[in-house]
Amino acid sequence: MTEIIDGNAVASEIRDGLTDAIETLADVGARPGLATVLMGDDPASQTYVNMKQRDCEEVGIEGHHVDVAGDAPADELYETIDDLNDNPDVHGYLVQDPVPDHIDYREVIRRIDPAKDVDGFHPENVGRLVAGNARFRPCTPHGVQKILEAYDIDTEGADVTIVGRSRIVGKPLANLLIQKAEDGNATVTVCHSRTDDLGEKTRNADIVVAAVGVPELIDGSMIGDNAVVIDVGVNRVEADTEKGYELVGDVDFESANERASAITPVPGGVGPMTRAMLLYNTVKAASLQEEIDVSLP
Ligand SMILES: Nc1nc2c(c(=O)[nH]1)N[C@@H](CN(C=O)c1ccc(C(=O)N[C@@H](CCC(=O)O)C(=O)O)cc1)CN2
Repeated sequence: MTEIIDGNAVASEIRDGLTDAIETLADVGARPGLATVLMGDDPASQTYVNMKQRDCEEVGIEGHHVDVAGDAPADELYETIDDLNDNPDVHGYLVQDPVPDHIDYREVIRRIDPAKDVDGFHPENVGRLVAGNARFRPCTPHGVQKILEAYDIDTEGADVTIVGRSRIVGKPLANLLIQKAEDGNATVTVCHSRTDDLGEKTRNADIVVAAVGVPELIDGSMIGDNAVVIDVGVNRVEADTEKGYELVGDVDFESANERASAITPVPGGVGPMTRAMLLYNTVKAASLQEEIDVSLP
């Protein structure tokens, strides 16, 4: 029987596990603060920032939010970033991706104070991660690692195929999984749009991570018997529903489910973990800035 991985349950355990750290910080009068910045009105991004703000409220993190008009000049966004860098109540913040076309997201990231970069996207934090000394692991890759850990899925010596080479998921996850750490030691293949015979690479993997943003690209014929399937994709596909769309992953769940030993659903798989690990990074940022040791889940 295929195990359906419950990302909501693992995320809830992470949130519960942050309570002690948040109380330890409160004892010295420090309340972790997270700011979200949304430029433009992308509907999916609006949903994600709203969810992030709700998560903050639930665990006792102070949420701040800044909306920047989609047609505002880059300087307006940079001013917001400068303000957040200077705001002592904000221990961490993020600029929701994607940004409008006239904005260079790399330049935006470079302006974020690396100590407040709870997405882990700043070049300094990327360098630390690659060097095996991460300050903030990016939220989705860290969430994937926590899911594997929660379900006792050992990466030691495992062949992992990651489909997708994004800055947010594919590259950092590959880096983390090859490291000598407890939740690493895997042999990783990273596939992308120019990969020849993708099915061969995914079929030979013990763990397949789909993070490519193409709805249902990976089907059951591309999954080896008893492989673990981690679906990072959250794609909105037009459908005759109340909202006018439905959420589907990068994996064709029905057919992959027939081959896999364990699989993450969409929704309710990796998505909630991305949000939980953002709270984790925020608490870690607060603990580093306030110089208070806390224990993290
Ligand atoms: N600055 C960032 N931008 C983006 C990131 C990121 O980590 N930092 N990742 C993605 C989007 N993302 C986080 O912001 C994200 C994606 C999905 C979910 C989530 O909870 N999904 C739910 C379904 C939500 C829904 O109803 O639409 C699920 O899968 O169950 C949270 C965060 C790109 N941008």
